[in-house]
Amino acid sequence: MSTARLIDGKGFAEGLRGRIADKVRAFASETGRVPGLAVILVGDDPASRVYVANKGKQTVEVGMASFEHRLPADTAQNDLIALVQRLNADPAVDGILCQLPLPKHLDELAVIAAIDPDKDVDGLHVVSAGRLASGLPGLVSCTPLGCMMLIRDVLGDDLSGKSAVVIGRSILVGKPVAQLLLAANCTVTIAHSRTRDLPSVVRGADIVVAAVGRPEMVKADWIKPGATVIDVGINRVPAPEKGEGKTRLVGDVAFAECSDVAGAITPVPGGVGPMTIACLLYNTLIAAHRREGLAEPEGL
Ligand SMILES: Nc1nc2c(c(=O)[nH]1)N[C@@H](CN(C=O)c1ccc(C(=O)N[C@@H](CCC(=O)O)C(=O)O)cc1)CN2
Repeated sequence: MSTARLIDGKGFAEGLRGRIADKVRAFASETGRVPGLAVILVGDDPASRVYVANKGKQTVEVGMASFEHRLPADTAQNDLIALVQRLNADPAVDGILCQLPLPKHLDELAVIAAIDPDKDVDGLHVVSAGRLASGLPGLVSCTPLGCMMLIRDVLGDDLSGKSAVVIGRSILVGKPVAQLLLAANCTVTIAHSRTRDLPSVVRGADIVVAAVGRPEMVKADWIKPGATVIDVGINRVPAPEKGEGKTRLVGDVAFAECSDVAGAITPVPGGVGPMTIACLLYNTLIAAHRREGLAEPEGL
């Protein structure tokens, strides 16, 4: 029988978007404009198209301006960077992001490096990563920020002394979430494909963040009883029980069995995923306040 608390990321994200919408109204009455978010999509990756459409829809729902730029898959690097530079200079744009992954011929890091760090609402620029590692105010990437909000919702604000294991070392999730846990005074281990005896490393953790991209890799006997388990994985796997050719989403954590051991656990879907876009809107709101020289909104 499942004993873990189910962490409702979908519900949390809805509440956060509602609070952001209130702050957008206050921002508009103070400045006479609304925060603006520009999203660039290159090519036709079906999942990216859905994510970008959802970003545009939720941006408008909270009262912000959405600027969507859809470019063909064969867009040249120079043309993409020229667009980023135009958006950097556009006063109506507070946040810029380029949906990942980009087509193979494009250099993701070079494109991210072209974004003004103060508009880097994805938090992926080396300046954003450096600010985070140095404890300076900056913009933090969205999924890690969402993970921290969910962890704090379960365990409270004081995470001091907790042992945290992050599985995965990507610049999008693993590294920044480890930095955020460290900044919260956790004792952090970053595990990866070369980590020896991963199950026993994970077994020591009060907080587990799985961001490795391998379906249901984390098993129940890896989990310390009562641990908080945050599953960042979004893996589409065959689901013959739903019919021929059908698929379903699973995380990096074997959810059903780990729910019997964990204290709290995020589902997939409905856990961390929805927090990503809510935190993108949060970052855009913060970036807009900083650009206007306003105090950052509180109570979010
Ligand atoms: N530039 C970026 N690219 C990508 C990011 C990112 O943060 N910045 N993250 C992912 C994709 N992503 C947002 O861009 C994203 C992923 C998942 C979800 C989400 O709500 N997932 C749902 C399930 C959705 C489904 O049915 O497929 C869930 O987990 O409940 C939102 C946004 C890679 N690219």
